Amino acid sequence: MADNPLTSSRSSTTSTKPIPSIISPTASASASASASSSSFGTPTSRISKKKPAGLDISKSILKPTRAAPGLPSDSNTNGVTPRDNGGVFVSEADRLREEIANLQLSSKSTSSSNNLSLPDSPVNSNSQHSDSSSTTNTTSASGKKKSTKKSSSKHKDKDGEDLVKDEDLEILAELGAGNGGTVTKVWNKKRGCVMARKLILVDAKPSVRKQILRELQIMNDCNSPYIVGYYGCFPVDVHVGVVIELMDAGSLNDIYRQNGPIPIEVVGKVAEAVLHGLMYLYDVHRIIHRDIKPSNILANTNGEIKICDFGVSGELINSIANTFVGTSTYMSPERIQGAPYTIKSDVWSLGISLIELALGRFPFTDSQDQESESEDEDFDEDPTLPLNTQRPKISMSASNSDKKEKRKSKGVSLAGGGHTMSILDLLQHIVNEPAPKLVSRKRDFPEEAKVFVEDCLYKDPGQRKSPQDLLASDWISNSKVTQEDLKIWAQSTISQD
Ligand SMILES: Nc1ncnc2c1ncn2[C@@H]1O[C@H](COP(=O)(O)OP(=O)(O)OP(=O)(O)O)[C@@H](O)[C@H]1O
Repeated sequence: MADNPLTSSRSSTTSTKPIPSIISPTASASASASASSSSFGTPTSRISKKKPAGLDISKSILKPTRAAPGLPSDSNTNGVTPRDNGGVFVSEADRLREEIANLQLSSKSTSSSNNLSLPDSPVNSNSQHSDSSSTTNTTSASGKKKSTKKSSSKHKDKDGEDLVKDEDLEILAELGAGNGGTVTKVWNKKRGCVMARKLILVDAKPSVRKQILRELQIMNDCNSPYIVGYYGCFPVDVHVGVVIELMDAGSLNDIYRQNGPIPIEVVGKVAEAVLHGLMYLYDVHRIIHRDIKPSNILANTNGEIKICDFGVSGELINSIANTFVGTSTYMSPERIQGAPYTIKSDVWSLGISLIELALGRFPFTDSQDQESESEDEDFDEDPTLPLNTQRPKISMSASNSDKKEKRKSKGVSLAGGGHTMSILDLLQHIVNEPAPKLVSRKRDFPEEAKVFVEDCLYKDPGQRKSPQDLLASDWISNSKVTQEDLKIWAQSTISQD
């Protein structure tokens, strides 16, 4: 009987390599042992999406409790822990407030960036396609946008007032939840526009706090039409409230789960935007994203596609075991094995994400877990799986809303139904088996797209293409998709019900 490549830990043609020194035995053991359904708050807006239990492994396995790792156990009921500061007791909240105040001061003094304009509408004027922001952009040889310096802080308006203050924000709806915290859509009463606010629980460990603050600083300094705009941050108890540009079409993860596979021409534009974003982060800030995945690629109804979460959650990846588990599914083979991380690892994650968007399912899906969804014609089986593991075709009609519900439950299932793939199986699979390809039983993809994805997914990072080379590829340079096309597509993804 043929091995199911998803559950087999070795193939007949490849040798099993040792798996990661970076997985702590505790994390992996708990990962296998405590898999359970995820639970998020019920969405309250059109772009609030519940993630399925399966795909986002971290949610189902090791959802963090309110107590942050490293928080001393003597935290009082407010989550405020008194600390001895040379004889004076300082609460965690006060310490955080002070650190954020310092951060904002330094952002004012370095003012490296550019002014990030407040949106007149939900769409940030710092556009991918029309440089109407107050920033002067120039294009470098690599195609990235560089900005000239502006004298004022982008956290302040022309009267020197903070652009965002907690008290000015009115919560409208929950947009989603991740490992780091929850994201809500907010109305800025003072500025008269909508924004997104992410609440991040701050770790009490000084090293992690320092890292978070450093990354907030980087977010502050970023100015690229391919990076979600940042408006400011403030302390909220032991959280940091980070206010960012609202991307009103939501994440690409949300979009495909609600609407089915993303048209391959649009996927090409996604690839282009992500590559520009990665190059900007690397060329200008010397940082690597480290967490490229569909939920970190956002779209707006102006047809813009931007990346987010390169900072805070990225830095936490290696310091929090549960976050590591959640992110690991997009990890490159070399990273899983603990080898040095380069921008080519982000390219791998992009390749996996592109297949996911084009097929409407995570490439490493165990399709045996999806029999209940077999009537859904839009989604793809994994053609690399043996036929007897494919879910049976059952002809039955389902209403659109039924279909949408079913789509939400797609993904790698680590628990339930007797057909499970542990995180270790998945990591073994990524390391030992051939990389997935952009192939489908149901649709033909252009050869250029297939080659592009293959170039992203060479298991040897030396062979894998760089972002520059990928941007010069035929698939990207021959694209006929216009800004207007992307706008129409993005608007069509927002359900009218
Ligand atoms: N700027 C934004 N505009 C609109 N929706 C957003 C924005 N930022 C985040 N979201 C939504 O909130 C969800 C949660 O985001 P968050 O960054 O906290 O976690 P995540 O990326 O989904 O998961 P993880 O914590 O594993 O990285 C996203 O999946 C997306 O649906």
